[in-house]
Amino acid sequence: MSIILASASPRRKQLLEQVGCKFSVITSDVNEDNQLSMPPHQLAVYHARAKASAVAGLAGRNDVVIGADTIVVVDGQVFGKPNDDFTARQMLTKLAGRSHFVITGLAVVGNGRVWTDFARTEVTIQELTAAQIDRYIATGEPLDKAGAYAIQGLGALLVERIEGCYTNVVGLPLSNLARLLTKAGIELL
Ligand SMILES: Cc1cn([C@H]2C[C@H](O)[C@@H](COP(=O)(O)OP(=O)(O)OP(=O)(O)O)O2)c(=O)[nH]c1=O
Repeated sequence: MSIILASASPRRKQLLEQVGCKFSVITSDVNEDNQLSMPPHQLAVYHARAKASAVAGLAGRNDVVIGADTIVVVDGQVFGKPNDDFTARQMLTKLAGRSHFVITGLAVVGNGRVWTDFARTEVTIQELTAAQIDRYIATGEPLDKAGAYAIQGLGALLVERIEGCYTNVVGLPLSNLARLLTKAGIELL
């Protein structure tokens, strides 16, 4: 039985390596549609499940596949990855000086079964000037990150406080994942 991470995210790969997990990576080409009308946590789980299932279709029957999807939720609005600097500016302007939720949906597929879960962390971003937002965008860091910031990078300068799981914000809530993997017969600890 081998573990496959169905993700192109270098952050997810790093987090899974951090806990000593041996795995390979196969990326899916699932398109995320954050406009689908369902509650945000269901949306994240839906996309996580789609990513894991797509890769499970290519994997061996004994393999266990992990999929994840991270979104930012503010005032009921869902932010995925910004497509361009303009959208990144809109997102960061909305997030500045207040708190929002980061939700990661998780899916583990193995032996023809699927286990899902999600984690939710409240993140407070400090007040930001337009110039600070522009300088942050100019670093290029926001573009491939949900909500246009990376808590593990320069974006740490923006974050005032968090309540909840840190690794969830980075893209893979490790304690939730460990619980799902246990159900699939894999112990990380
Ligand atoms: C909020 C936040 C998000 N992110 C990242 C994690 C995810 O890589 C990304 C959200 O996009 P996702 O669509 O969840 O993932 P992805 O497209 O990077 O990879 P894949 O679909 O192949 O699994 O945002 C951070 O790295 N730091 C942060 O602080």
